[in-house]
Amino acid sequence: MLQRLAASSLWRPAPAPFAAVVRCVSSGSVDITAPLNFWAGKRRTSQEKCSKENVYEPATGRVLCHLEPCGAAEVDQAVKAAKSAFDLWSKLSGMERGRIMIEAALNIESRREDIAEMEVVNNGKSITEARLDVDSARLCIEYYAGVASTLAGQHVQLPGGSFAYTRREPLGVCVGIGAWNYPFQIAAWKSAPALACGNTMVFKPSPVTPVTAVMLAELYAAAGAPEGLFNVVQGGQETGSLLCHHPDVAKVSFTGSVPTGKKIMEMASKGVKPVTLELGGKSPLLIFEDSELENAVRGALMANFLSQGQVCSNGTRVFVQRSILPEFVEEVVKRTQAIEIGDPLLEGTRMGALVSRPHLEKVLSFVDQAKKEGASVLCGGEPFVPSDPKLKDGYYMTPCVLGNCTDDMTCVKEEIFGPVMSVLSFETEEEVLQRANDTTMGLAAGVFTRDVRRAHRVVEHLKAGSCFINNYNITPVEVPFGGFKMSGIGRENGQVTIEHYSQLKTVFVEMGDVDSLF
Ligand SMILES: NC(=O)c1ccc[n+]([C@@H]2O[C@H](COP(=O)([O-])OP(=O)(O)OC[C@H]3O[C@@H](n4cnc5c(N)ncnc54)[C@H](O)[C@@H]3O)[C@@H](O)[C@H]2O)c1
Ligand SMILES: C[N+](C)(C)CCCC=O
Repeated sequence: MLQRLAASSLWRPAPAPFAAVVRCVSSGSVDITAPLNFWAGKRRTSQEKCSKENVYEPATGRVLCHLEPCGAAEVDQAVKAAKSAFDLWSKLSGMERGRIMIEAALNIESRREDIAEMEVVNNGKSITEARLDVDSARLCIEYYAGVASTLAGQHVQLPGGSFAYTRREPLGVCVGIGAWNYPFQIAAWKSAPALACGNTMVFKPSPVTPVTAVMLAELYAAAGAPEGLFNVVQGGQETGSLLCHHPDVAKVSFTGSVPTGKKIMEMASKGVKPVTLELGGKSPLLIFEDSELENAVRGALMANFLSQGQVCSNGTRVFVQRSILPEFVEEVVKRTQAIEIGDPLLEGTRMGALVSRPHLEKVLSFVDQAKKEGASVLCGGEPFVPSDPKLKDGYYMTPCVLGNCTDDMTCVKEEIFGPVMSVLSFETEEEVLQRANDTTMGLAAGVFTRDVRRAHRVVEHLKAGSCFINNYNITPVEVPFGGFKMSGIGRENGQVTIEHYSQLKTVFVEMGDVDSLF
């Protein structure tokens, strides 16, 4: 198969990964000078005359690198590269595509630490979490490498020996647009199913976290992918909008906020392009009095404080049955106060820096608003300055638990996207279900109970795309993930995602004569 690739003008020997990244990995000492765009097999500098934007290191507030947003000409070059690679890639068998994807997964495994460190430096999350994100990206590529060879149609018998069959065919050039909270993982979760189905991709990371998607591009290239298979263009909404409107783009897969998701859908509608939308949430976590308290407390922490609380699926509305509220709150507060905040590259750190200064300020203002509306701050919710002087300008805050919350408060209604847990109490199952579902979003939901009947009855009534029983925020890549209501359209991960990255062709085969009415 590699011989077939080599015979094509698309194939070139893979570039050495990360050649121009100069780093010495400790917070405050990394400078990224390599170009961050990548198309047709190489890193590219933007030729656009527009001003460069600063990209910051959240742990220190230092400038890490400069973003060069791509304009129309560059977006066009990236799409052309992807279109040209499509001619080759879509003709390979699933086994052949899968082999290259497995190689890419192995490359990720061997560069796990480098990628995780760059994710930390650009995003601010702890190294412990960043490693798990890299693992999830690798597993996703491995999973879809296996799925690639299973893509198949159906054979349908028709009268007189005639028959029909279906073929699952790729869509063409797919666009991926990512959020800043899981930069590398989002790029993998989008590209893996797209590539497995025979599509190619142009990916635009968030301008806040441009660093690691281009590493993924290099790792695919190093695995023997044809030039143009996975491309990265940098930029913000203008670049994203150019991608959505591009006539050679067949599909847009977006992860981000609800307001941007609506715009993406509107832009895609102009070209009648299918969309996958992974949007925001305000998910409920229901803790019944018969829960195993230790697990319920762990679940609530996992539902709120991963990635500094910047997780779409977070269960930020924690409904606790009144009879166990005091003991639950006492334990949650004690463990929240014990979370080690600080340098995200240190092994002991469990909470790093929020992604940007404006975002930190926004999250802190939600805490202020909650106080004004009558919530009580049970712990945290303050800016935090680590003792290490090099971290003094980083974007840290203490994780916060809000008590005395009511359903009408802003902190309970709006997505905060930071380490802020709102605790509410309830009396009955019927009441909590009504309150849990009283939101325009429906990404995730969780329930803790020892009663197996109640657990399944409750999830049947929860209006959310991903429901957890006695756990929270686990996302194995074999399992579909996505939202109900305004939290999105389509799914990522699992078998079903194949349907979102392919189209079905039906072929009718006549074995007799044409039975004409004319
Ligand atoms: N459901 C999920 O899987 C999931 C996962 C992660 C994050 N999110 C959501 O993402 C949000 C946080 O991320 P964010 O602040 O980066 O979101 P955002 O909507 O501001 O930006 C997301 C991406 O869209 C791009 N963009 C912005 N305007 C655009 C436009 N007009 N046209 C094309 N592209 C445009 C941005 O540059 C960025 O790459 C939260 O609401 C969170 O819940 C959802
Ligand atoms: C934190 N998880 C479980 C990896 C979910 C990531 C997807 C959303 O931000």
